Amino acid sequence: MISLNELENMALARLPKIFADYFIGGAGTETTIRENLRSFEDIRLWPRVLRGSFQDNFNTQLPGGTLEFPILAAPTAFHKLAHHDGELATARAIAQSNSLMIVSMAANTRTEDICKAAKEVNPHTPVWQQLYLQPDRQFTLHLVHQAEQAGCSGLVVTVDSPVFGIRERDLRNGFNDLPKGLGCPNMIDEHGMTREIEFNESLDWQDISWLRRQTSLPIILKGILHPKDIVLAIEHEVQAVIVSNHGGRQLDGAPATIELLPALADAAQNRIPLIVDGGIRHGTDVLKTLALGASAVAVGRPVIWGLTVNGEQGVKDVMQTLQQELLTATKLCGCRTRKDINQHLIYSNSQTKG
Ligand SMILES: Cc1cc2nc3c(=O)[nH]c(=O)nc-3n(C[C@H](O)[C@H](O)[C@H](O)COP(=O)(O)O)c2cc1C
Ligand SMILES: CCCCC(=O)C(=O)O
Repeated sequence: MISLNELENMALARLPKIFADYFIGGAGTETTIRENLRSFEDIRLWPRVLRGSFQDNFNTQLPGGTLEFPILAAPTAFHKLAHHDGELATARAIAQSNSLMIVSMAANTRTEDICKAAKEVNPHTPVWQQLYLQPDRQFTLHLVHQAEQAGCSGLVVTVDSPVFGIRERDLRNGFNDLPKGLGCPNMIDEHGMTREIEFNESLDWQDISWLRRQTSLPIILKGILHPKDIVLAIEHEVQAVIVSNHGGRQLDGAPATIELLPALADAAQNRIPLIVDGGIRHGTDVLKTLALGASAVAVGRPVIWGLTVNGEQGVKDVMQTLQQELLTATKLCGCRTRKDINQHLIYSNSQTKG
């Protein structure tokens, strides 16, 4: 595999159109998807030379775990649509990459089994559970306990989805059911009844305070885009935030996450780690994101492409490619330590001196 973009083309050629469209698509006219990609292309890295070798490493401390590189797997639904090994293959690959997998609430595999597969490969690999807080608090609590018992070390609460985004491709294709035999086995309640995922438009910050009282696991809010919401997240004692527009799948017209990052980092003042997702496709994208103040990045679709093309090995290739590209970009920029990865790496044409 040469690049993640090449892999995307291979995966799209292989998948039935209805699934390809679900994975690659977004809301509305997909403006935000294009923005996520274009904004990275619009940022320039400004290298220094003759500074000796990079003598540092990329070990990254996040709530509930340490990663070898600041690149983790964003939660994505329905991995068995991509490959029959589904989430188990993803989990093994992410564990071997010394990375972190966020399990989607809409996984086709039980979180308990995903954690077991990951920890068999690498006992230290952290796994986080993604949740949409359900209108039924008893059931939400059941999901939290399920994640705790499975061995998850973080709860990722997705807050950008009071309602489901309008995905025109899925409407056109009539994609509203999983194929026979596939389901969401985490969505079984304490009475053994299968539940549907509900989107809850009445959620507010008090629900986060409620959740905070129910668990000692770190809480990570996913889908924050406004500096004022960063401040509120910190006030509500969350341990990290994922800056995300849901890969352009929820509010079409939302800005690219990388464009918002400087203002968000300014609001956070290093009090909590910021993880950024949306359009990360190259090591240079990771480096730009770190330089602009993120602690780590998450990747969504590329993991699906790796899984589609080559199962566990394909996901490993995706992670390894990004990790190696990040190292290459870092060295080409003349960075000696991680401290050298800061806003001075970013060139803007209004600058005349570094
Ligand atoms: C097919 C697909 C399924 C997703 N499922 C979820 C999900 O279940 N929960 C969630 O919080 N985000 C979900 N997301 C959003 C991702 O976590 C992430 O924010 C986004 O994919 C990042 O953008 P990227 O795909 O450009 O890397 C999904 C994204 C995709 C592409
Ligand atoms: C009901 C599954 C939701 C998955 C999701 O968040 C997405 O497709 O973006």
